[in-house]
Amino acid sequence: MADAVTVPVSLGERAYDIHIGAGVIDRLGAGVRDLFPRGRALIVTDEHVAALHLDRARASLAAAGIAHEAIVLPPGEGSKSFPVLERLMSRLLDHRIERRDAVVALGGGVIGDLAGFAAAIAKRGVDFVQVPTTLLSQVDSSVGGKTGINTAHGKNLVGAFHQPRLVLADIALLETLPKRELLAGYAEVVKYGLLGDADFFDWLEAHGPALVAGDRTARIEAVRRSVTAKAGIVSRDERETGERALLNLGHTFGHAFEAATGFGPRLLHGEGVAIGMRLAFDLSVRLGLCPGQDAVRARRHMAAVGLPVAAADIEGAADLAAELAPAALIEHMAQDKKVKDGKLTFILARRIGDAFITQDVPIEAVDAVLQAA
Ligand SMILES: NC(=O)c1ccc[n+]([C@@H]2O[C@H](COP(=O)([O-])OP(=O)(O)OC[C@H]3O[C@@H](n4cnc5c(N)ncnc54)[C@H](O)[C@@H]3O)[C@@H](O)[C@H]2O)c1
Ligand SMILES: O=C(O)C(=O)C[C@@H](O)[C@H](O)[C@H](O)COP(=O)(O)O
Ligand SMILES: [Zn+2]
Repeated sequence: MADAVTVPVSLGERAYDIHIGAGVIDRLGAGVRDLFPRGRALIVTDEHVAALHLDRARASLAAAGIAHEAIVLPPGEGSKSFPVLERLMSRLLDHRIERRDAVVALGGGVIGDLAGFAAAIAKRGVDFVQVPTTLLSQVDSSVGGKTGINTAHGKNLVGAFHQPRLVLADIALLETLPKRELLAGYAEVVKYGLLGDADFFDWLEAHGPALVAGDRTARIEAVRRSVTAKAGIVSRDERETGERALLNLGHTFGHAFEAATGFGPRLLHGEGVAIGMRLAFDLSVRLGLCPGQDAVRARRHMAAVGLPVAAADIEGAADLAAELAPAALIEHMAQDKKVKDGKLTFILARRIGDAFITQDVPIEAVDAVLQAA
């Protein structure tokens, strides 16, 4: 495991480490033994991940003498819902979860967000460990403590901040991930370059194709740089009272597209974020805040790796004309958690690598970029 690296998240008494590398899943047992002396873990995972990687997680726990059970849920965004949360809570209580047990979220962002939220509310709070198995969850969702579910009103509207005790990002697990899912995660990697690190964006233009093709060194580097950026922001603004909203670049638009397409397989979260980042740059250009060439460059790189960048790229877009109409999308945005005094908040850019937060965006301009998309 020569290439493994560790990134600390500085959060005082709730500080934790992110281990990144091929094979770090084998540290699960020792990690749980060190952090949870009671020696019991409840693994939450989905059917796809269980078939591929659950045995490896169990073996590590068993080798460390950790008693454990596994709860296997349906895959997909639909599981971030009240019915599946209720099912998961029942299973955790059936297993007589105790406060000193470890919940282990083994899966992508859906499992991490759902299991993290279940851990936050079970018996008023049980600690948990993230073992992210998608690129998206390794670079983003496993770090920072945002947990929750979607509701009929919109994306991530019920949840809690609940930090994990440990994150094990095993990049070898990405080798079983479908290409479309990998690309969706790559959108969140691009986000870190666009929002605050122009050098990283340059690096992605040079190394992104190799990363997508499977280069392990490039994957470790991309996960390391992404979570280092996220850890810095989260340690300064854990509860999103300011700077953390930068991590929402592309999400005001993206979440509206996800809601409009029913939180289903037509549009993955990362795909919505890619379209949303393209629109955030278009909006910045329209408002005279950002040079047009930066918007072109951002869009070109995402399209070049195979990400959707326009509403028309969404599967079955032609049948969704009413749902994807600008007025319908703007209506979804009204539920965004960044709304303040009834006003939408946007993350815009002065250039690649320099994003900022603003409420000063005329709705006509938002409508215009959506019409043009
Ligand atoms: N909490 C946060 O800070 C945060 C950040 C970004 C995104 N998110 C959330 O994350 C979710 C998206 O996460 P995601 O993109 O990981 O999706 P996901 O969890 O649905 O996983 C994608 C698919 O890949 C499968 N899978 C997972 N790992 C695999 C592997 N190693 N091999 C083969 N298949 C595998 C899953 O079963 C699923 O079908 C969204 O709900 C989004 O809102 C949260
Ligand atoms: O960690 C954060 O903060 C983020 O905004 C990361 C986003 O990529 C992620 O999709 C997050 O779940 C969005 O949060 P929300 O508060 O807009 O629901
Ligand atoms: Zn996101």
